[in-house]
Amino acid sequence: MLSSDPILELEGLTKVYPGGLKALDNVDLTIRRGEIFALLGPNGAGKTTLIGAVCGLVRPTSGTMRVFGHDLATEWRQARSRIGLVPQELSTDMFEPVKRAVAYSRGLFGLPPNPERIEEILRSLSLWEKRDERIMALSGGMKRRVLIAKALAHEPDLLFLDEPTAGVDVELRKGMWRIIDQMRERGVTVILTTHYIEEAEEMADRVGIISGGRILMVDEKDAMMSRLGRTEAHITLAKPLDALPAALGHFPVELEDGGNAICYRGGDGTGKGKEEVAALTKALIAAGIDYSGIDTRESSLEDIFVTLLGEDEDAA
Ligand SMILES: Nc1ncnc2c1ncn2[C@@H]1O[C@H](COP(=O)(O)OP(=O)(O)OP(=O)(O)O)[C@@H](O)[C@H]1O
Repeated sequence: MLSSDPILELEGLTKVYPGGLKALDNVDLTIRRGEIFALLGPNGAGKTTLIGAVCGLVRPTSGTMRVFGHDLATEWRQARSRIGLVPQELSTDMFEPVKRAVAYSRGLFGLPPNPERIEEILRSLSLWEKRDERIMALSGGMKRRVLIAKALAHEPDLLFLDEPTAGVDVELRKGMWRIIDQMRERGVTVILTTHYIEEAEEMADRVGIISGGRILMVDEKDAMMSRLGRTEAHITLAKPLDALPAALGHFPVELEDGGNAICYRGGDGTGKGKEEVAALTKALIAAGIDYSGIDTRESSLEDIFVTLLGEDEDAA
C-alpha cells in the first residue's frame, strides 16, 4: 500500500570523495513507504554513491539520513537490518551453491535459518531448480536473480536495486520488471537506479532526476509527464500554403516542409495539447484548409530528462 509515511529521509546529504570530487551535493529526498522510486541520472551522477551512503558502504561528508525513523548515524544496526541491496555486480560467493549463498546472506543479519522462506524466495525468482548449482555456472540473468535473492533473504522492507537491468537483453529486463512488481505487491519499498528512461517510465510511481550530485526534480511520474510534457502534431496539408492563415494565429504552429505541413508544438505543462490539436483541426476546416494526415506525439520521460539535463548544463 502506498502511503505518505516516509521510509527514508535524507537531508543535506553531501559526499566529497578524497581528491575533492563532490559526488552528492546537499541532497534532500524523502521516500514513501510502499512506492517504487526511480533515481534516474546519467553515468557519474551520484546514484551509486547515494545508495552506498544509505547502505553504509560510503561515509557521507555531511547531512542526515533516517530510515524507518532511525537516525543512521546513531541507530545503524536497527536500520540496516531492514534494508536490502542488490548491487550492480556479484563480487563474492561465486563458488557457492545458490541456496547456501542465499541462506548465508540471511544469517549475516543475525536471523535464524528459515528454509521455507529461502525456498519461497528462490521459487519466486525461478531459481529453485538451480539451488544446488554453483553461482559461477549460472547464466548472467540467473546471476542477477541470485543477487536479488540474496538481498531478499533477510526480508527487508526497503530494497535498493542499483541498475538492475544494465546490460541485459529486453526479455530479461521485462522479467526483472515483473519481479520488482511482485516485490511492491508484497509491500516492499523499492528504490532503483537506472539510466534507462524506459525503465523509470515503466516501473516507477515517482521519479527523481539526479545529475552532478544534485537532485534536479522529484515528482510523481504522471505529474512530471503532464507538467513537463508537450504535444507535437505534424499535419500534412492536401495543398501547400505560402503563409499561415491569420485564423491560426493564436495556435503555436509553424509552416514546415516547404509549406506542405503545419507543425503544432504546445500544451507545455498543461497536459492539454491533444485538446488544442483537436481545436486546431476544426480551425483548419473552418478556414477551408484541407489536410491528408495528422501525426500526433506526446513527449516521453526521455524528452523531459534530456531537457532538464540540458537546462542544468546551461546553468552550470
Ligand atoms: N571511491 C571513489 N573515489 C573517488 N571518486 C569516486 C568514487 N566513487 C565514485 N566516484 C565519483 O563520484 C561520481 C559519482 O559516481 P557514482 O558511481 O555515484 O555515479 P552513478 O550515478 O552511480 O554512475 P553510474 O551510472 O556510472 O554507475 C563520479 O564522478 C565518480 O567518478
